[in-house]
This record gives sequence, structure tokens and C-alpha cells, in this order.
Amino acid sequence: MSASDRDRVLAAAAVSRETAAALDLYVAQLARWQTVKNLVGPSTLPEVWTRHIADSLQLLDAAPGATRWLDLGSGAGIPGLILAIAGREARPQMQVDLVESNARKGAFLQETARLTGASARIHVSRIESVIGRFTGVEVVCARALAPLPQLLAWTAPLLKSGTIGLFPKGREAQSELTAARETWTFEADVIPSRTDSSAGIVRISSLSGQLP
Ligand SMILES: C[S@@+](CC[C@H](N)C(=O)[O-])C[C@H]1O[C@@H](n2cnc3c(N)ncnc32)[C@H](O)[C@@H]1O
Repeated sequence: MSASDRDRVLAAAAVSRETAAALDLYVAQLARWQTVKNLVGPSTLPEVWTRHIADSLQLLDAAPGATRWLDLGSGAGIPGLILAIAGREARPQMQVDLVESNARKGAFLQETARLTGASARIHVSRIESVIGRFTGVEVVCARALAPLPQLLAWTAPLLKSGTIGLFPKGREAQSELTAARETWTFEADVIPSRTDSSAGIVRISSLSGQLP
């Protein structure tokens, strides 16, 4: 891990010392669990501040003021737990639900949420089993989980009720949008990623129905 990456990311996020300490704790937990549980791609760990933390934090600006978040397929808490740790400083009502089916990742999320004091609720479950339980969600997000048509199939009831979808994507963003439009009607824009010039955040709103 590069100390300068850390300092740059924290300065850009303009977080307090308390939030910085909680993010440091998250990074320490990730490094500790990674040695035995392999939570993230090993090659990404040295770049954790840019590849995971900054990549997650940029979602906050894609949904200004939103405080009720749902993160699907959270893995090691990316982006959901990072948003729960850092988002509450500017948004005291911040509450993030995280859905992750893998038990060892779920255990990491439970322990790290507790240690960091994050306002996160962890659901160690399959998305299909729990997605119908969530109400009042302002933003649903998912990184590196599934192609856009599958994400929309899972989240359609929320997106039809006014929830915004934020889905970080790589070069495949446009082709996945085209594929999704074969089935769904929605408004979308692609916000350029601040951490990867070839990537973007697909923002979906106003999903209005499944075409016949
Ligand atoms: C490639 S990882 C991405 C993790 C994290 N979002 C990230 O960007 O690093 C996908 C995660 O989704 C979880 N997952 C896949 N299908 C799922 C499902 N149907 N329900 C819940 N979790 C699922 C996997 O266990 C895995 O941790």
C-alpha cells in the first residue's frame, strides 16, 4: 500500500480524522483477513486506496444526499461497507444494507462493520432470497457482480419505485446498456470513473416496465 495514495484519497474525500481512522481500520482488516481468506484479488491489495476505496467513494457524488443504500454482492464490502464508513460524516442518517452470500465474506463484513462502527446491516444471503424485503431504498449499487440485464432483473421492483441504480462498469458499459434495452425501458447515463479512464458508473433511473 502506498502512503501517498492514502493521503491523496483522504484529502480528496475531505474526511475527518475519525473517518480516516475508520478507513485505516478497514484497510488493516482487509490485509489481515486477506492472508487467510482471500477476500479480494491479491494484485489489487497494494492499490487498495485507489482500486477499492476511492472507487467506492466516488459513488457518493453520483447520488447527492442519498442516505438509504443497498449494496448487492458486496464481497469485502466494496462499495457498501466503505460507503457506510465514510458516508455518515456528511450524511448522518447514512444506512447501508449489504447482501453477500459467501459465509466467510459475511463474517469479515460483520466483524469489520462492528469494529469501524459503520452504519451497515449485513445480510449473509442470496440476493434472490432477500431482495423483496428492502423498502425505502434510495440507491442500489453493485460492483463486479453481474451483467446489467441481470442486475436490472434483480432490482426492477426497486428501480420501478424510484430507487436509483449505480453500477460501476468497465469497457462493457455501452454493450450492456444496449443488451438491457432489449428487455427494459429506463433512463441511463454513464458517469466517467475518477479511478479508471476506461470505466464508468452506469446510473439507472425511471425503470418503467418490462417490454413484452
Ligand atoms: C466478483 S465479487 C465482487 C465483490 C465486490 N462487490 C467488489 O467489487 O469487490 C462478487 C460477489 O458477489 C457475491 N455473489 C454472487 N452472486 C450472489 C448472489 N446471488 N447473492 C449474493 N451474493 C452473491 C459473491 O459471493 C462475491 O463475493
